[in-house]
Amino acid sequence: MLPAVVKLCCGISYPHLRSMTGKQDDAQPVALNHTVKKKKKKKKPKQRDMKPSPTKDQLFSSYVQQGQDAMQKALDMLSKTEGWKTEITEVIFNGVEICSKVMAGTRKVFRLQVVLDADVDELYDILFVRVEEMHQWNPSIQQVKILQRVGPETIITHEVSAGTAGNLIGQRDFLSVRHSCRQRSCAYLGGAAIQLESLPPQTGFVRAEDGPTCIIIEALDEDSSRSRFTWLLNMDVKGWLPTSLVNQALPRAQLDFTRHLRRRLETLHRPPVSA
Ligand SMILES: CC(C)CCC[C@@H](C)[C@H]1CC[C@H]2[C@@H]3CC=C4C[C@@H](O)CC[C@]4(C)[C@H]3CC[C@]12C
Repeated sequence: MLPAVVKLCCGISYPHLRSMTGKQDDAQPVALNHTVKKKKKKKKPKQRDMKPSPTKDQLFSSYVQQGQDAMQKALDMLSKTEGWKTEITEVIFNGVEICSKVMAGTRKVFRLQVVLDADVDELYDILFVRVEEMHQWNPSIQQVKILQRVGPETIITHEVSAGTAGNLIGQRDFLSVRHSCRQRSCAYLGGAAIQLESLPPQTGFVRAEDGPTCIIIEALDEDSSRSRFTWLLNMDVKGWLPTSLVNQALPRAQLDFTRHLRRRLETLHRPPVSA
């Protein structure tokens, strides 16, 4: 059985994890200051005002729905070809291309495209199946934790970015629904921020929002051992930061991610050193 408060290495606690599974949690609220508030007598809600809490099945299908919707929204953004402006073309890193587009409102989204030396299966495995191992090869990430496996294609994750020197923005945490769709010669990884009563923003952490976002991994027609990787980064980093700084940091973060992913692939493909 899970303890009432699950503490993880990065210092974030998951006090009500069990409530996600529909079970009652018995975690005690923590007093944040020393003033003790008198409890107000709550009026008993009338029978007709009480909403039945969703069943586990209803909750799960709503997560799947949110994941699918996010993926669809992100794919729609990618499919509209007009209005994209080239941000970075890194020839040195074998043709990483980043474009940006200002969406309705003011938010800039970024689209990274690159060809990677890995087949769709391998990338799907690294990026979705083994998502919790991401911090092992990507120093920009402190932790990715699967809070709930909603089904084979949908997970609820909590991610914590690393507040490293290269990261101009500082540490953030994210709560997301991640949905994948695996097809014969391509895979889609969609995601969006969600809110859970069981894991509200924690003191000391700025909760950012990732999504609607999508990664598309497609096998190259001419060589299925290589894949075209397209990533729409659509992030609200929250906090009070100048837009110009955010818009510089985001494509950088994408570039860093790709660099680390390439290094990971190289390590995996390197033949074992014989004695
Ligand atoms: C700029 C600052 C705030 C953030 C820097 C780190 C960013 C780039 C990190 C933090 C969490 C990361 C995400 C964590 C989990 C997943 C799910 C996986 O299936 C695809 C990659 C994806 C979507 C990661 C993409 C990169 C990511 C968004």
